[in-house]
Amino acid sequence: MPENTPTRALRLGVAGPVGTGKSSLIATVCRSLADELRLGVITNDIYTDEDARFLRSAGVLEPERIRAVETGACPHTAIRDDITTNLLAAEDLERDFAPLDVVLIESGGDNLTATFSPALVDAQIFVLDVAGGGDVARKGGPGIGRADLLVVNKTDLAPYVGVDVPQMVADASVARQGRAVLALSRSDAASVAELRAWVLSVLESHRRGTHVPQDPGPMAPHFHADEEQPEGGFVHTHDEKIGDEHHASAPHHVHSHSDSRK
Ligand SMILES: Nc1nc2c(ncn2[C@@H]2O[C@H](COP(=O)(O)OP(=O)(O)OP(=O)(O)O)[C@@H](O)[C@H]2O)c(=O)[nH]1
Repeated sequence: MPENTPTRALRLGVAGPVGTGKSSLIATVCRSLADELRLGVITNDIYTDEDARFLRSAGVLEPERIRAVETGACPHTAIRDDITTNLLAAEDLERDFAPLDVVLIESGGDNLTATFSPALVDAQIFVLDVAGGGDVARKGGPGIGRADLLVVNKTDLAPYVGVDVPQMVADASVARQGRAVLALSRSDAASVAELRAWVLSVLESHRRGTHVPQDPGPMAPHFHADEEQPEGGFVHTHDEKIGDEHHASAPHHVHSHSDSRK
């Protein structure tokens, strides 16, 4: 490769349950790095572009650098099983604003099991918050166990919800067999500085060519609310093999995995 040829931007996924603070974390990363890095953001929402609008209104980046993907019924499908729309959005963003350093991709608010495909992102952050309860970190699952970074977010709320943050971080570290865990609050400058340093260190290894994208693994079986189902929803699993066939033959928003609907 000729000298000074820019490498592709680092693609960094941010996943986690609804409302744990994914958009806010992305806004925090943008605020702390926008002066020194060229950034872009892609959001995934089921039927709206609400997260993209929130980030544009936060004024952390030029609005054109924030793009929305509408995923249809199952947000995790667009970040794991058929990533075409997200890949195209990332490539468009990188072409339109070349060269970019980092593209942050936010998953749709989802349950505990959603993870990004390593074909879409180079590294991923999984976000929990203290308001979800101190024992969530112990429950494990692919994102909690094997994302590149687990964030225990909104630590400023811990005294109000009776959560022992050091204990929650210790439990998470055990569940993650020592992988990185960060206790974060957007109002705690020291924790924001740690998040910023983590992003910079991953970017540095990406640029050196030493960063290896990890696959946290397929989603565990999980429940989907569906008011047309007799029990108010259904449990389904993502069979990787079926997922591959689906990838080859169907648009990204059609869901065709094995599930327990009768
Ligand atoms: N106290 C406190 N509140 C926070 C923090 N970060 C985010 N929030 C609040 O938590 C709520 C949810 O934050 P979002 O960033 O929208 O969460 P999200 O995970 O992107 O939500 P979805 O996209 O709906 O899944 C908002 O009211 C935020 O203001 C934090 O560090 N401390």
